[in-house]
Amino acid sequence: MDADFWHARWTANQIGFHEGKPNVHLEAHLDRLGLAAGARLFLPLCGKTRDIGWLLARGFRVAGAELSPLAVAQLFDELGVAPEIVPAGPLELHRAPSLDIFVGDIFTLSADRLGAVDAVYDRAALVALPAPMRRLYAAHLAAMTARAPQLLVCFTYDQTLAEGPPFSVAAEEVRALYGTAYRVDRLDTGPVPGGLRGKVPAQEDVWLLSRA
Ligand SMILES: C[S@@+](CC[C@H](N)C(=O)[O-])C[C@H]1O[C@@H](n2cnc3c(N)ncnc32)[C@H](O)[C@@H]1O
Repeated sequence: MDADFWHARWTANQIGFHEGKPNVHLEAHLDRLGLAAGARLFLPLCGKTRDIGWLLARGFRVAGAELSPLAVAQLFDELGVAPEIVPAGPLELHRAPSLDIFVGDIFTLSADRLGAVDAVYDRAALVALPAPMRRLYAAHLAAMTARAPQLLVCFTYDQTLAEGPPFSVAAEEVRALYGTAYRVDRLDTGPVPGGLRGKVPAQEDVWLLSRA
């Protein structure tokens, strides 16, 4: 998936991945990250997820990375906040109190620019990328966040029945991508109600990655 693919999706408002409410797995498992009040979470490939508002309302600080300026404009609109926009190397930083969204390609975001984070929450980010990019992404994410603990939500399904994104990322792949840098524990697994895109049987797995 290249940048044009995602820009076209946002321009055409083809954003079936966007949930109109906070993610149920985030609500159920956030406490497993063991975060202190005011902790800073990083949401890679964040879109305009409602999870950001939900985390801010709970007193957390949030950083995100998102390719689409349209998505980020909608995010701030829906939060009812006007961002300050400043250059950040190859990216732009759109910021507001407790919120930093880096607009541009996550692969050009460095640890220095991101700043320290206490945890990562990946919903529909790893699974948005094709296999060769997933390897680069997982290594970049671990390095950029100094292996901060991570809550990761993945889909698994028969990849011959549908094309990604979202791609199927099975347990073996999660362990191969993250098993040397983290302790990897599956917290939850269950069927996607109605299947993927309402037709392909699929399962959702929730993973906790902790510093090994
Ligand atoms: C499947 S969506 C998930 C969005 C969000 N995590 C959610 O749960 O609604 C993937 C998002 O990643 C963004 N994206 C794709 N490639 C990216 C990249 N290289 N850097 C930053 N964002 C990217 C897309 O624009 C899209 O908004």
